[in-house]
Amino acid sequence: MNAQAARQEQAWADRLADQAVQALLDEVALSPKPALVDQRGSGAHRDLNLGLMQASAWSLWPGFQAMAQAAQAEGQVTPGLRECIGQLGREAEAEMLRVTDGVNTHRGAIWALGLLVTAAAIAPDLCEAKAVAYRAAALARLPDRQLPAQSTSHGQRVMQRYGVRGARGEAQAGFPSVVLNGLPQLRASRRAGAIETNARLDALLAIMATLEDTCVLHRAGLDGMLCMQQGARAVLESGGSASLLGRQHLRALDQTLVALNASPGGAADLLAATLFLDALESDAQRLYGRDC
Ligand SMILES: CC(C)(COP(=O)(O)OP(=O)(O)OC[C@H]1O[C@@H](n2cnc3c(N)ncnc32)[C@H](O[C@H]2O[C@H](COP(=O)(O)OP(=O)(O)OP(=O)(O)O)[C@@H](O)[C@H]2O)[C@@H]1O)[C@@H](O)C(=O)NCCC(=O)NCCS
Ligand SMILES: Nc1ncnc2[nH]cnc12
Repeated sequence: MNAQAARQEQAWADRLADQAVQALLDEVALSPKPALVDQRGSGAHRDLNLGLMQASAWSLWPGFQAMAQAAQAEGQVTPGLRECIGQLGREAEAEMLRVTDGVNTHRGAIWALGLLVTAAAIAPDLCEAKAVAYRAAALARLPDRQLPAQSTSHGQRVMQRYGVRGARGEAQAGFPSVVLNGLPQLRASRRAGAIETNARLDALLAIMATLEDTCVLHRAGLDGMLCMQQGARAVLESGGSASLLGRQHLRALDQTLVALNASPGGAADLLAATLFLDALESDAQRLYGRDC
């Protein structure tokens, strides 16, 4: 590889890490989100706040950059790459826990964005959202033989109990909540004239309307999850977060979910994934001058 191509690769890896961190910062700053940490406060959480979430997001930059570089070195989806980013993902999690003093801020986000950053780095000229999600799914389906024996996670416990597919299944299926719900809603709300804040809130609600969020199931059971899904649907069906009636429904949903301790942390991660893929497509249009 010549020096200019090497510089371009380096810049692309840095850019992907920038975009992943930016998506996390944009997600947490977005307000008012139901029962989640935002600029108003901690939602249903006692151990999370805006500053902690931001510090956590910044701490993940080197991990995302390293995943992008590993993908560039490998150049395709392989078992070796899967195991390499598994190790980098675990190191990123350890760094997150160091920075937050042991609080789980972004476990699901490291997983989702880690896979998407890796998938985007493999083929910078093929970064239409569906293509990136497809490559990420192929990676997520590969076994990780280096995975250390771990104690059972909250996600695994509720997956067994309720028969849902959780964060792993969402990725292995190609992020349907992002590609079929979050992104189309983000763009439909923009086209309908919503300001960016409302378009992003609507995208979050579209994800919440169908997601089997293991975070909510763990904290508030099946009733909590159904409440989240129905409440999110009610906001969208009454005109979305930009309408007066939609805002009333959103306020009610926030109060209900906080009372149930039902924080949709998985949906928040998938909103960040939606914002990442949206920015990636815009970047590619600018760099390669074509529609993705
Ligand atoms: C595949 C892993 C994500 C592990 O998954 P698993 O389900 O086994 O483990 P969990 O610890 O439960 O983490 C899953 C997190 O994913 C988010 N999530 C939930 N539902 C979905 C869904 N349907 N689709 C996508 N994503 C989903 C969610 O993350 C958010 O919630 C976290 C905060 O939760 P909270 O309840 O406040 O905190 P807890 O500490 O869990 O509970 P309390 O003690 O406070 O009550 C926050 O992290 C958000 O991000 C779920 O929590 C993956 O971690 C893995 O296997 N990694 C290995 C490394 C690897 O291979 N990496 C590859 C490339 S990076
Ligand atoms: N804004 C947020 N609030 C609570 N948990 C989250 N996990 C990811 N983003 C979150």
